Amino acid sequence: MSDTRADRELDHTDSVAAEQQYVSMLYDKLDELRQYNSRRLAETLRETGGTPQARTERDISTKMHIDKLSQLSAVENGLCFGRLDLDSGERFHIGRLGLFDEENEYTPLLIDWRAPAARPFYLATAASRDGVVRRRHIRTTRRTVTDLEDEVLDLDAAEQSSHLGLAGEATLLAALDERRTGKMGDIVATIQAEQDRIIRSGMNGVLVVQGGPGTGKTAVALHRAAYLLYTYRQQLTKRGVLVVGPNPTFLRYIGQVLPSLGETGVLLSTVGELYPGVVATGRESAEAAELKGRSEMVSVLNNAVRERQQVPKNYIEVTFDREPLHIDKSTCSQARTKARKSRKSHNEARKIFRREMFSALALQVADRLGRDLLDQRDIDDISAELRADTGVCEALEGLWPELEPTTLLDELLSSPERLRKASRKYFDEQQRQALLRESGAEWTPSDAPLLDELAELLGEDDSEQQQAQRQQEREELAYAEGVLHIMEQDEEIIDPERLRVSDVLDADLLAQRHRTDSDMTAAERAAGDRTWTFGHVIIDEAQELSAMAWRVLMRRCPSRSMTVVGDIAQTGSTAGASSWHEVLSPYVARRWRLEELTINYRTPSEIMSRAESLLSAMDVDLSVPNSVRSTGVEPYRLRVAEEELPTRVAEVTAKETGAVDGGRVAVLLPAGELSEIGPSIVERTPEAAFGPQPEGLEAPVMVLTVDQAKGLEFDSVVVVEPQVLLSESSRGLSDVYVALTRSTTRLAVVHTGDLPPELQGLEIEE
Ligand SMILES: Nc1ncnc2c1ncn2[C@@H]1O[C@H](COP(=O)(O)OP(=O)(O)OP(=O)(O)O)[C@@H](O)[C@H]1O
Repeated sequence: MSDTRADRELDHTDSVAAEQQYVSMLYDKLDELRQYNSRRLAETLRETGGTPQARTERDISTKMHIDKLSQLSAVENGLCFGRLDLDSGERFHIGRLGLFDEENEYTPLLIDWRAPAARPFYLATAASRDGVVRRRHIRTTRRTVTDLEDEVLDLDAAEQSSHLGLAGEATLLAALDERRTGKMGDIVATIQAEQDRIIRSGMNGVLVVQGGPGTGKTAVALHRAAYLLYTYRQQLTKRGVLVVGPNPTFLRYIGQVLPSLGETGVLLSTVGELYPGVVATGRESAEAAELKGRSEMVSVLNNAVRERQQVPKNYIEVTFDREPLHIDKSTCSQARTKARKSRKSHNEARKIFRREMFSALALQVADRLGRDLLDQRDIDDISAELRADTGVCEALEGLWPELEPTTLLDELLSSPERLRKASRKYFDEQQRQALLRESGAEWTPSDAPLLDELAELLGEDDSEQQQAQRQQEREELAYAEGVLHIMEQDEEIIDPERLRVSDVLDADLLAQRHRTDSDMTAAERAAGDRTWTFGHVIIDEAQELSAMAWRVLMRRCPSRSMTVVGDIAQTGSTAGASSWHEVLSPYVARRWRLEELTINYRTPSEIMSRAESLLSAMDVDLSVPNSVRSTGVEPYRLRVAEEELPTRVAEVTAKETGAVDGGRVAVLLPAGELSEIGPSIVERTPEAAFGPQPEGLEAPVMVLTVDQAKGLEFDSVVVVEPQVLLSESSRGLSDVYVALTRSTTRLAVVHTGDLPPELQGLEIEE
C-alpha cells in the first residue's frame, strides 16, 4: 500500500500525467471541431448565386458555423475542470461544453456542466453521494494540467467536511485568492451546492435570490442565464434573455462572463438604456431621482397627457369656405369624452376625436348651407374638405395634438405651470422645484422609465404597419416551413454532434432569420425595439430599482419568467426596495419564490466582522453571510487633520496599490469629496481612474462614490470619511456596509472626525 508521503506524491504525479493525456486528447478534439467548422464556413462563403432558397440555406449554414466557432474558441481556457468517478466504475469528465467520440457511438468524452449528468459534480456530498465515489477538480493553465484536488466521498470524509459544506475547497480558495483584474470571471469549475440549486431552478415564474454581499448573486445570475439558454434553447433563442444591471461600469465588469461560457445571445442593459434612442447621461439630485421613481408618477404622467386634451373656454373661430366657423366647447367636449371612453392611448384616441370633430363640424357647415338640400354624399364631401383645411386642422391639433414621449416629458419638466397642474395632488411646491429643470436638459437614467411609461400612454398609430407586417410574417413562416422540410432531408447540414436542423431551428426561428435583419440575434433586435418582450429577464442589484423602473421591466416580460437578484440590506437609493414582497406584490401577488445565498466568497472574515456590526445597527432582518476566507490581514484606520485629508488619502492609496501588487484598489468617498480628493490621488497615481467610467476598470485605482461601486469588487478598498457617508443619506448605514464589503483582501478607513461606533475598534495606523 502506498502510504508514505513520497508514495502519495508519486501517485499524484501519475494522476496529473494521466489527466494531462486525457485533457490533451480533448483539446485535439476541440481543434478538430474548429477545423471542421472553419472549413465548412469557408466552403459556404465561397459559394455564390443560386436560388433564393439556396441562399437562405447558405445564410443559415454560415450563421451556424460562425456561432459554433465562437463557442469553440470561448471554451479554450479551462475546457475540462472536473471528473466524477461513480460506484459503477464509470468516469465522466466535466467541462465547458459537450464533446463526443463520433467514431465510437457518440460516447461522451466531455459533459457540458449544464447537462443533468454533470449535476452531481456540484451537489454530491459525502452524506448524499448520488452514486459518486470521487470528485476530482482538475486545474489547468492554458492546455496544461497544473494540479488536481480529489474529494473521496465516504463516511470519513463526511466527518471531516468543513462546516460550510464547500465542494472542492482548495480549488475554490485558490480561485478566490487570485488578484482581481477588473473583469468578473466565471465560476463553472467551483459552483457550490446552494448556488447550483438556484442556477438550475425552473424557468417559470419569478425567482428572487436574496443574498448578502459577495455571496455570488451576480455570478449565479449569469450562470443561470447560461443554464437557461442551454436547457430552453429553442424558446430563449427566439425571445432572448435580458440581464439588467445598475450602471454601464457594472455591465462592463460582468460583460465577459457569458461569452466565456459560450453564450452571446443575451442583452446586457441598464434600465436607462432600455428606451431606444435616448442616451441617459444627465445628472440630477437624489431627490429628483427619487420623486421620478415613485409610482405616483404614473398618475402625474397620465394627468400631463390629459392636460393636452383640451376644450376651448367658449369656441375657437376659424375661417372655412370664406365663412367663420366656430369650433365650440360643447362639440369638443363630446368628442373628447367619446375619444377618452375608447380607453385607447392618446395618439390612437386622437383619431376618434378628429373623426367626431370632423363629422360634427361637417353638420354645422351643412346646416349653414341648408341641410335639407344635402344628402350624405355632400356631407362626406364637406367632411373631406374640412380634413384638408389647414386652419381647421391646426385648431384641432391644438386641442388634441399628436404627442411624442420625449417632447411631452421635456415640456412637463421644464414648465412650472404644466408640472403644477399634473402633480398638484402628489407633490408639494418644494418637490416640484426639485423636479424642475431647463428645457432640453440631458436625459437622466430616471427619465427612461418615464419615457417608456409615456410611450405606453401615448401609443403609436401604427395599425397599418402592423397589419402589413403580420401579413409578411405569415408569408415568411410558410416559406420557412418549406425550407426546413427540404433541409431536414439534407444530410450535409447535420453537424458532427448529430444535431439535426430541427433541434436548433424551427420554422418560426428560421423565418425570423430570413428577414432583412436576419443576422441579428434576438438580443440585438431587442436592443432597438422598445416593445420587445423577452423570454427571461434577470435583474441584478434589483434592490436599487424604483417603482417606475419595475413597471418597465414587467412590461418587457409579460410571461413573468424572471430572476430577481439583490440584497435588501444594500439598498442605497431612496427610491429602492425595502422588502421584496412590497416590490413584487403589485405584479405577481405572492406568486414568487425565494432562494437565499448564505456564504460570502469575496470579503474575508476580518472585514466581515466589522460589517456585521453595521448590519445589526440597520433595521433589517437579515444575517451576515459566512466568509469562506480569512486572510490574516487586519483592516485599519487612520485619523488625519481635515486640511491633510486629500494628501493622506493619496498616500494611503499609493501604499495600498503597492500592497496588492498588480491588483485593484478602490477609493470610496462621499460625493462631496470627489472634487477635493480625486485630483490629489491622480497626481500621486496618474493611472488612477476618476469617477464611473467603464474603461476605469482596467486602471489600478478607481475613485468612486459608494453608489458607483455597487456590485464591483477590489483587492483593497480605502473608505474615506465614513461618518460623512452615514450622515449624507437616510440609507447611510447601507452605504458604509456596501463600501466595506467591496474588498476581497484589504481595507483602510481614512477619517477626520469621530468614527461611527461600529468602526471604532479598527486597528489604528500611525
Ligand atoms: N462558487 C464560486 N466559486 C468561485 N468564485 C466565486 C463563487 N461564488 C462567488 N464567487 C466569487 O465571489 C465574488 C463575489 O461574487 P458576486 O459579485 O457574484 O457576489 P454578489 O452577491 O453579487 O455581491 P454584491 O451583492 O456584494 O455585489 C466574485 O469574485 C465571484 O467570482
